[in-house]
This record gives sequence, C-alpha cells and structure tokens, in this order.
Amino acid sequence: MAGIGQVEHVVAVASGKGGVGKTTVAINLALGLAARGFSVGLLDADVYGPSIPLMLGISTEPVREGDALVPVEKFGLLIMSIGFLVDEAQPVIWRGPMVSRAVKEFLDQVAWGRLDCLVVDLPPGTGDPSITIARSIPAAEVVMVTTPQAVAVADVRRAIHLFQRLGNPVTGIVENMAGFRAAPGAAPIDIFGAGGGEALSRETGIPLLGSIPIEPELRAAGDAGAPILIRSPDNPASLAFGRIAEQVKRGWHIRLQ
Ligand SMILES: Nc1ncnc2c1ncn2[C@@H]1O[C@H](COP(=O)(O)OP(=O)(O)OP(=O)(O)O)[C@@H](O)[C@H]1O
Repeated sequence: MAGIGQVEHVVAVASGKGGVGKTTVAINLALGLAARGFSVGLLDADVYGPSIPLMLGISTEPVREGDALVPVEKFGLLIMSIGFLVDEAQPVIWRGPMVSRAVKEFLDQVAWGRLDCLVVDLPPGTGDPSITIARSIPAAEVVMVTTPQAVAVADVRRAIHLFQRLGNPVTGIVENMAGFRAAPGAAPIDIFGAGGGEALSRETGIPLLGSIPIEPELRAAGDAGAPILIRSPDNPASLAFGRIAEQVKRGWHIRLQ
C-alpha cells in the first residue's frame, strides 16, 4: 500500500541551517532504531541536496509498481530519495509550489507498507518542503540538529518555533560536531564551541538526546557510502547514535502511557 498510512511513527530530522550533520544524524538514527528491532524507512526529502544515496552507497534505482514507487533496501532500511529522481549533475532549481508537490508525491506514492518508524531527512532551514511535510504529517515528531556554536543555535531556535507553530511536537535536540579528541582519552578540543545544545535544551524544555563528537571516521564513512554505525559500531560516535536511538524509542513509550 502506498503512503504512510501504515507507519507507526514519523521522526523528521531538521536543522536551522545547512551543513550541521542533519543527514548524518538521520541515517544513523534510522540504523540505530533498526538495530533495536524496529522496521524502519528512511526518506531523503532534502530536495536541494539529496545526499542519502551517496552516503549509503546506493547505485540501484527504485522501481515503479503501477503508481507506487518501491523503496530501495540497504543496511536493513527501506530508502527513498528525491536523489533517485533527479540528475546528479543538474542543480535542483524547483520553486516553492513544485517542491511542495514533489514532497507530497513522495509521501503519497512511496510504497512504504507497514513500518514502525519512518525517519525523514528534511532540507535545512524552514522552507517550503519542511513546511509541507510538517503540515502533511501533523503527528511527525521533529528532532532538531545543531552544532554547539551560538549562531547555529539561533537558527535552530527559529526552526523550533516554526514547527511548534505548525503543531508538530519537537521532541529532541541532537548536538553534532561537539568536542574533537585527537586520541582516545585526550581532552576534547571544542572546535565549534561547547554547551549550545544543553543551553538550548534548558531554554526550550526540549530534551537534549545526545551529543556527537567531531569524528574524522564519521566523515570518511559518509564519503565511502558505509555508515559508521555499520562500519565501526564501537566508535564513540556510533555509541552516541545508539544512545540517541534509545532516547527516541523511550519517547514513544512514554507518550503511549
Ligand atoms: N560529527 C561529525 N564529525 C565529522 N564529520 C561530520 C560529523 N557530522 C557530519 N559530518 C560530515 O559533515 C558533512 C556534512 O554533513 P551532512 O551532510 O550530514 O550535513 P547536513 O546538515 O545534512 O547538510 P545539508 O545542508 O547538505 O543538508 C558530511 O561530509 C559529513 O560526513
């Protein structure tokens, strides 16, 4: 069956600005949930820079069955990306209404079937696609990704207010690119500052789900199309993603009570 009618939970991963690691968090959160026994889909709705096919090393294309688009399977996830449908070398220059239409088509036409959770990688910021998804799935919970630095936190604050105004619960904050350790046990160097996620959590009352260190292996894993949670499950970043997946799962149980 096409659409998200049989999807139990939708987690939309958002950010206030680009390049903070939203896609990296979406991928590893999806894998962390799958590792905990859930059936998980991953939707790359980043219309302006769909990078999930590359970051997961996917070279196959989704097939059509009638009107429905069948997701590609990799690393135990069902995956659909706007990147499958556009030419890699061409810039995406769609305007607002087209973007909203494309996102709606994704939501309506992808044959997700029954899923415990669909993780959605939103475009950065608060543009049309983010608003379309938020409006189309009022029950989608939003997880905000930020770096520890004050300017990223200012953008994320604006994005949090937008989703809340649209009625989507913002259920967690993930701080990415926190302290870099040159060697295990070495003191962290706070390249992008420190404490932004915690401060934002205190200010907004939204729980900080976890903090991901700057990890060269994480960047290399993304470039190689082999996510860190699969490639190096014991890496500190992988362990942090595991704890974040655990927190997301706990949130579902708490809300059910
Ligand atoms: N904690 C980290 N340590 C090292 N590299 C990281 C970390 N998080 C993300 N990266 C790298 O930073 C780059 C940007 O990450 P990513 O594509 O996930 O960001 P994004 O917020 O989704 O960007 P976009 O604005 O394109 O949506 C990627 O090369 C990724 O591998």
